[in-house]
Amino acid sequence: MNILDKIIADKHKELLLKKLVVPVSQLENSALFKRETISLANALRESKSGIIAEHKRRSPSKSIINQSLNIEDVARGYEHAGVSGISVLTDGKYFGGSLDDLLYARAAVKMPILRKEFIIDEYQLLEAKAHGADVILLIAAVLEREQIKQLSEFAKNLGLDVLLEVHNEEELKKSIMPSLDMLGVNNRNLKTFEVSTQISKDLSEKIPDDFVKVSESGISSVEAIKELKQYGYEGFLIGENFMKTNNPGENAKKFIEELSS
Ligand SMILES: O=C(O)c1ccccc1NCC(=O)[C@H](O)[C@H](O)COP(=O)(O)O
Repeated sequence: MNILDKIIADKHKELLLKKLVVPVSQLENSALFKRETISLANALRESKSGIIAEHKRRSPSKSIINQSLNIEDVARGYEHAGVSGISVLTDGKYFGGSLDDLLYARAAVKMPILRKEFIIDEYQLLEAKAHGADVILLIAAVLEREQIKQLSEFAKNLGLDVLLEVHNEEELKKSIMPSLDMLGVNNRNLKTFEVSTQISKDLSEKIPDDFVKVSESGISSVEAIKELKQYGYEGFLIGENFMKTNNPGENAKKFIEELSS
């Protein structure tokens, strides 16, 4: 079983328990559930940096990245740096994240927040809304077209933006539909962990112009972003490169200054 299959098998088990402990009515009655969301797609279209900076403690490919920071400080640092949005990993077992991380990040900043999770069920979209997210991620590698349609339409009805992630042409072809806002190309093959921005370049012209193009993972240089911009990318998801330092916000600030110089 590859890592992605393991993560999804665990999500199914986790969801069974969660649904018993926190009923849908509790999520729908939370104060944040009524909050008006902020569009990441709009922020990316308007923004100069286009950086979506991620809070990432550890990962299956890199093990521990940074476990010693306070998420509110990280989120505020990113906002101060001029990022266009913040990504918060909420998976506990593989990434060391939680829904509380989402709440703390929401309390700290006013900008769009992506719930970075392995979404397979509408319940997780209700959780995202109830914990202050503005955007959700759907991963084409683990969803059928019908599931992508059902989940993305459900998310749109909740006022959430949808970022659909692909890693090859087949996933892209099966996924294109009007209920998506952003199409993300993951430069990391989630089955082998190989990373190359070449896949973003190769798929760029196959992504219809109606979607904001996002290049995800393995980005560590300003030059890589300048190059990807030539291929029409407006969003750049960066985790490890910022999180491996003691001050991710300061690091993101220098990165963005260099990008705009
Ligand atoms: O990062 C991993 O090792 C990983 C493994 C399996 C599934 C997902 C994984 N990462 C999630 C992400 O998509 C990244 O955290 C995100 O794109 C940022 O990537 P990076 O800038 O390379 O930290």
